[in-house]
Amino acid sequence: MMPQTLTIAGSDSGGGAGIQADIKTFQELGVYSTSVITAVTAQNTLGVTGIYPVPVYGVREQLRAVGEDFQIAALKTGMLFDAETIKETASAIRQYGWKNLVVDPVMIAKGGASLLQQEAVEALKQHLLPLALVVTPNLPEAEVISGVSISDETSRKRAAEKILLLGAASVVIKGGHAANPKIAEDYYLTRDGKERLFRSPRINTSQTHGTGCTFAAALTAELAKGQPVEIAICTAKQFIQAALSEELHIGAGHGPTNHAAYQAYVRRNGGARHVQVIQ
Ligand SMILES: Nc1ncnc2c1ncn2[C@@H]1O[C@H](COP(=O)(O)OP(=O)(O)O)[C@@H](O)[C@H]1O
Ligand SMILES: Cc1ncc(COP(=O)(O)O)c(N)n1
Repeated sequence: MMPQTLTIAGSDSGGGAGIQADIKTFQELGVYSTSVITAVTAQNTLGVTGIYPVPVYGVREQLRAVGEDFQIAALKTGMLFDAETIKETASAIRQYGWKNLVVDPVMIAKGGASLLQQEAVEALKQHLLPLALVVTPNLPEAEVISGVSISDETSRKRAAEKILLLGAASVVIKGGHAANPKIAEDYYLTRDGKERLFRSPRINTSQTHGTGCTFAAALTAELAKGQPVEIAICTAKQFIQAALSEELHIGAGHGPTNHAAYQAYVRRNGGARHVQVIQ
């Protein structure tokens, strides 16, 4: 049977991030996708112009509908917007015993709009991170969650350690926002001290809308298929590398990544490359 997944996130009317990026990625990687929408955004490649949160009872009812009928093999959270939604989400994850949780702690859209209320960061740390198999902050999000300012490898490791102290089993600090002009490097650390670096050539592109959502969705899809976390991260990195490499040039701003590029690359080349794993 096809593995079933769940994304709990916001809708992006522009189709490049949020729920839409997740479902496209799940489909490409051959898993069935259910979704719980936490907020509707009016958004395109130029920015976010409106946020309309779904009332908490609407989120609860969606979670119940999914929980009562589907066998969720892995799930991810994206834009959760407020503390109430975070608590409701955490409570459903415990109630239905959902495992293989990827928490993408979405805070700020690339255009600068806030997708998580400031007072909700505490709720994220207290209620959701302890349930996570993998948490996938970008550099600014890792700084907010850990309280550590990241300037080098040592401070990045310290930030990762602080995040793990909140209860997540492992963390990937994504390096898309780093200054390195040649390499995009993601740092992985587990609670039992295993470290890995996932490196790929940095692609010089402005078509980066939804990179974080797409990476976390690919990771979730591979976990749903039963892949070990490290292998799932490697595939997710290959997926986003392909999605950034073959630009779509849609919209006038930060365009969406190409969710179909990974499978096209695999079909052409018999496998994906371009990601170096350093132990
Ligand atoms: N220009 C780029 N070239 C190659 N990989 C990138 C680039 N920008 C981001 N990535 C990769 O995309 C994923 C998402 O990273 P990042 O952009 O930091 O997250 P977010 O979208 O949450 O801010 C990571 O695996 C990162 O290494
Ligand atoms: C609904 C929604 N969720 C998440 C993001 C973040 O996008 P990115 O992956 O580029 O950080 C977004 N812009 N909109």
